Parts: sequence; C-alpha cells; structure tokens
Amino acid sequence: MQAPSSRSVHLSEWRKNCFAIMSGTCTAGQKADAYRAQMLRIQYALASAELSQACAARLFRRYAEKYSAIVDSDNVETGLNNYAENVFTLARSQQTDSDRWKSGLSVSNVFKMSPVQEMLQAGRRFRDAQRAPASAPVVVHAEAVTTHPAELSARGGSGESGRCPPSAPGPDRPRDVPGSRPLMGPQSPQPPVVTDTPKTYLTSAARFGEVATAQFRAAPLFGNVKKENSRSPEASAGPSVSSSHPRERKAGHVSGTTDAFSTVPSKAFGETQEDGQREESGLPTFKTAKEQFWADQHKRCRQPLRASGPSYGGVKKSLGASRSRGIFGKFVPPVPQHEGGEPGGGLQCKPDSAGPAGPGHPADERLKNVEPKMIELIMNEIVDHGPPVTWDDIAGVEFAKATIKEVVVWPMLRPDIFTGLRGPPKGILLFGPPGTGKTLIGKCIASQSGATFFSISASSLTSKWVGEGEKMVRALFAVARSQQPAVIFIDEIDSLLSQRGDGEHESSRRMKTEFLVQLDGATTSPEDRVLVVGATNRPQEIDEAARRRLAKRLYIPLPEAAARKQMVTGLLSRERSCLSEEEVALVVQQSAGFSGADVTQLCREASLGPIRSLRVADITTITPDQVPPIAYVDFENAFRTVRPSVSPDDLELYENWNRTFGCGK
Ligand SMILES: Nc1ncnc2c1ncn2[C@@H]1O[C@H](COP(=O)(O)OP(=O)(O)OP(=O)(O)O)[C@@H](O)[C@H]1O
Ligand SMILES: [Mg+2]
Repeated sequence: MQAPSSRSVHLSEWRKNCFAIMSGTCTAGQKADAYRAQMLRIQYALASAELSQACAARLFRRYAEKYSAIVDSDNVETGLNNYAENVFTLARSQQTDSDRWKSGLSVSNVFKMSPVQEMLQAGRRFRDAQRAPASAPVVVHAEAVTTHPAELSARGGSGESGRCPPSAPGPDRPRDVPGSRPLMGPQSPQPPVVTDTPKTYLTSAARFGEVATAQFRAAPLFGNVKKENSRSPEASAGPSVSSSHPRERKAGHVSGTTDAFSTVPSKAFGETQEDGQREESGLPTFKTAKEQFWADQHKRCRQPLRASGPSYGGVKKSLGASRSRGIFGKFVPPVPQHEGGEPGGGLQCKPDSAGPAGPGHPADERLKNVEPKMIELIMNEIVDHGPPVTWDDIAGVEFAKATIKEVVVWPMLRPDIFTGLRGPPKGILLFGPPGTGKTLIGKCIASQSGATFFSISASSLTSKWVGEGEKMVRALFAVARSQQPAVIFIDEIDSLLSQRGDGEHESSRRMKTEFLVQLDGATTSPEDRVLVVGATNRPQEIDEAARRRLAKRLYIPLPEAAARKQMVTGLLSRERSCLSEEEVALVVQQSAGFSGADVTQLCREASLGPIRSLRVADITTITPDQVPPIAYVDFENAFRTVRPSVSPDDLELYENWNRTFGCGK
C-alpha cells in the first residue's frame, strides 16, 4: 500500500503543477518554472521507476504540446540552463509580460536539487553500463565526472568553454559570447551552455530520449549529434576527442557534447553557404523538387556528372545486361569516340546535345517530365560503352554488317546526308540462332557509331522495377534523346516485347505499350537520332506491333565456311600453333553447323590439348614458351567433345522466319 500512496503524492503534485501552469494568473516566467520543475519530476519518477515509460512519454508529449509556445526546448541540456532567453525570444510576440520576468532557476541551484542529483547519478550509472565494452570514452568520462557544476558558470566564456555562453539565465547573461558559434536562429537551441557537465547529463537525456516516443523528442540532440558529427571534419578534431581510433571517435561523438553542439550550428552555417539563395536572404527558401532538379542539372552540365576518372575503368553498374550476360562485364568503360570529348562522354552533357539554347539546356527540356530518380538510374546504370570492337572482329555476316553501317553508323556520323527518305529506321532487330554474334554486333555499334550507347537487358527492365517498368522505358528514351545521337541496345528483346497475352501482368503490358509508343516515335521529332537495336534468338515470340516498328530485321545466321576460317585463324593467331593450311581447312570443314560461339569453344578446347599432354610435374615447372604448340590432333580431340549447339530443326525455324519477316537478301 506504500507504493500507491507515494504515487498518489506525485500525481497530486503533478496535478497541482499542471494547474499552476494552466492558470491564467501566472506570468510566463512562472509557467516556465513550473514547467521545468514538472519535467524534472517526471524524469525523476521515470528514473526511479515510479512511472512507466509509456506514461512518461505521454506526459512529456502532453506538456510539450501544451507549452511549446513558452518553452523552447524540453532538452535538459539546452532547456534548463538557458530557457529564459530563448523563451523570451520565442514568446516575445505572444507574452507581453515575459520581458520583465527573471527566472528563479540557475545552474547552481538546479544542480543542487536532489532530483537532479539523483538523475545525474542514474545517468552516470546508465552511461557506464553502456560504455563498459569500449575503452575509448575514458577521457571524456573522467572529465565529465570531475567537473563540478559550480565551476561551469565560472568557466563559461573563456578558453575552450568559451564557445558556449555562460549558463546562468537571466537578463545579465550576455547574448553573444566571444568565440561562440553563430546562433541558428531564434527557434534553434543555443549552443550548449555548459561544455563538460552535459556529457553526463546527455546520457541521462539519452535514456530519457529513448523512452519518449517519436513525436516527443525528449533529447533530440542525442540522436542528431552523431549524425552531424560524422559529417563534420571539425567534430573529429574537436577537443573532446582524444584518440583517432574510430571506435573511440565514435564514443567521443556520443558523449562529447562540446563537439556535438558546436557542429550543429556549423552544419547549418555550411548549408547556408552552399545555397546561394539562402545565403542572400538569410532565410530558408523553399524549392520544389522540379526546381531542385533543374538546379542539379545545371550544375551537372557545368561540371561532369561524375569525375571522368571513376567511369573509366571503374566498376560500373548496369541494368543487368552488362554484367549477367557478360556483354560488358569485362568492359573498361568508354574511351569516347568524340574527338575532344572527355572520357566517359556518355555521362556528360554533350555539346552536340546542347542545341541552340546553349549547353545542356535542350537536354533538360526533354527530361522535364521525367523523375530525377529515374534519370539518375539510367545515367548511372544504363549508359555504357564497351571496349573497342571493330567490324573486322565480327567474322562473316557481311550483309548485316553493311546494313548496320548504312543505317546506324553513317547516319550517326553524317546526319546532314541521311535525312528525309534516307533517314535511318528507328529500330533494328538482329535475330538468329544463339551464339552467332548478335551481342558482339551490339558492342561493335557501341564502339563504332560514336553514339551514346545504352545497353539494357529486357529481363532486368521487367524484373527489377516491377511496376516501374513503364516509367523506366519512358525515362530511358527521354535520357537517350537528351544524349543523342544515341543507340539503345536491348539484348533478348523478346522478353520485353513478347506477344501480349491474357495471362500477362498488367504492369508488363503497360511497359510494352509504352515501349511501342516510344519506338513509334510519337513523342520524338524527326531530327531525333535515337536508334533502338534489339537482339533475339526467339524472333517468333516478338509481338507483331513491335515487329513492325523494328523495321530492319537482320538475320544473323550461322557462320559460313569463310567466317569460320576467319574465326579459327584469328583465335589461333593469339597462341602458338602448328596447323598447316590444309589442316585449318579440315577444321573449318568439320565445323559446319557450328555457331560462332561453338567455334570459339572448339578452339578453346583444342588449345588445352598441349597442356593435357604434359605430365603434372611439368605443368608446375615449365615456362609459357615451353608449352607445345596447338596441333591438328588437338582439334580432332576437341571435336569429340564440342558439338554444334544449334539443331537443324531450330535452324529451319530461323530460316523460315527470315524468309517471312527478314530484311536480308
Ligand atoms: N561472327 C562472329 N565473329 C566472331 N566471333 C563470334 C561471332 N559470332 C559469335 N562469336 C563468338 O561467340 C561469342 C558469343 O557471341 P554473342 O554473344 O554475340 O552471340 P549472340 O548471337 O548474342 O548469342 P545469343 O543469341 O545466345 O545471345 C562471342 O563472344 C564471340 O567470341
Ligand atoms: Mg546475345
């Protein structure tokens, strides 16, 4: 029965204080005093487990809501010691009597109060328990514990502590202390009044903050401090941090109140300097997302989106086409084809995309309805270039190569000639059996056309951004138009533009439709130089509407004898081999029906023959020169394990489709 009675005493006190605060006859100062006292009581009750956390949080919230107009902060640090001034500033417009008020609370008498003493001890215990595993904060801790509150006001305003104003509230208190940081504004908490003691105090406040709900931030600085500090170089060099060990530094941040406070205004100040407009007016100016985007764009056009360095040779993300399929997996990113351009050209605003309105501007115009997030994704993840692949690297497929040069490369290089009827098609489809070089052709276009090359895999468009695919497609084309001349290469395009059926997902259907709209050029101008190149080994699955839009459908067949010979000799030229002309001809003859990939695999297998003929002991010791050359016998052995990957039946299907829809001879 003891507990309820003690509790009821507290409750009656709270009620009384609540009444005092609400009383219309109280001055603002009295109200604030009562409020502070009440806060302390609640904290004390919480620390001694007389109040539940939920109940305390509720009370805090209630008080904060009710008296926020006269009390600037509920934080023990800032509130207890300097509320008078901030309350005045805050309440000046609302409380006419507040100017005459002088608080009865001061640092010395507050610290002498027994609830505060108890709180300090509780906080110390809590902090010690928290810090037990870390050795770092020892220095900070010691300082905090040995500092007596009475010393603090005496120290305020000089030396290290001089950053903070003296702690005694009241009219005598100087508003600005030499060496202190600029204030953030009337509504912002001032820099800490006490430099050292709050280290202890903050800990108790932290506990306090933990129990408070998200709405009521009893110790907001505790959470913010860490964040701010981690960004502030000054913080890490602050006096409270006595070690460079990361762990120690972290601990120092948490408990180092001096740093913590000093960084808050410093950050705010930094932001002010960053933003020209804010700097001018001194007031925060509101920017819409669109305005922000334009500003960002403007900045980017003046300086490369990223430093060109990292994009050259850096690990670049891609939508999946590049990595999983290995198209550009080993790519050293672009050495751009534009003369005078900077490496990584695709990422910068190109001069030729600028148009009449000046560098970068039309590019922005085209992107105005596109979410910046999407643009960022596309710019960062899709734009890609490959290592140089020349037309000579592609064996055979002469007709396809000539056609591509005609409709892709030359129009990109000489747009003035390829206009009107000679204008290039908007879409090309490369189709044929697997491993015949369709992707290789894509890489070659990337290298040779001088266009910004967007390589995406349809499957990643459909899977990665479920529901966002439609927007992504729109953004992709918008960005491509802003970076033109541009080639959008979509490998495995069948998975993006397959026949639309009843069972398909709504989002995928919408994406397909959007793609068709974009491909149709409804939203493009005739001058736009954006070409879509699709590659597939399942052409029969492509939607008829898409088929029509991919006007040039080029069959990439299995390599003929001459092409296979070119591949074999090309691959063998990089190794030591001793095949005669006749033996090479035999290999070519026996590899009829092989795709380019199969031929490559055959040569790889054969090249292992000489190694296999060695004894294991020799392999560990011989030099590369001592490896025996590849001989015909190695090919004979390789033919036993490497078979053509395309069946005659499959081939028949491709031939038929080519006869029906292909644009070849
Ligand atoms: N015409 C070719 N000339 C030279 N090498 C070729 C040729 N065709 C294929 N290759 C070799 O085969 C490998 C695979 O080719 P690629 O990835 O371009 O085939 P693909 O037609 O895209 O196949 P899939 O339809 O399965 O995607 C290439 O990296 C290359 O080594
Ligand atoms: Mg491919």
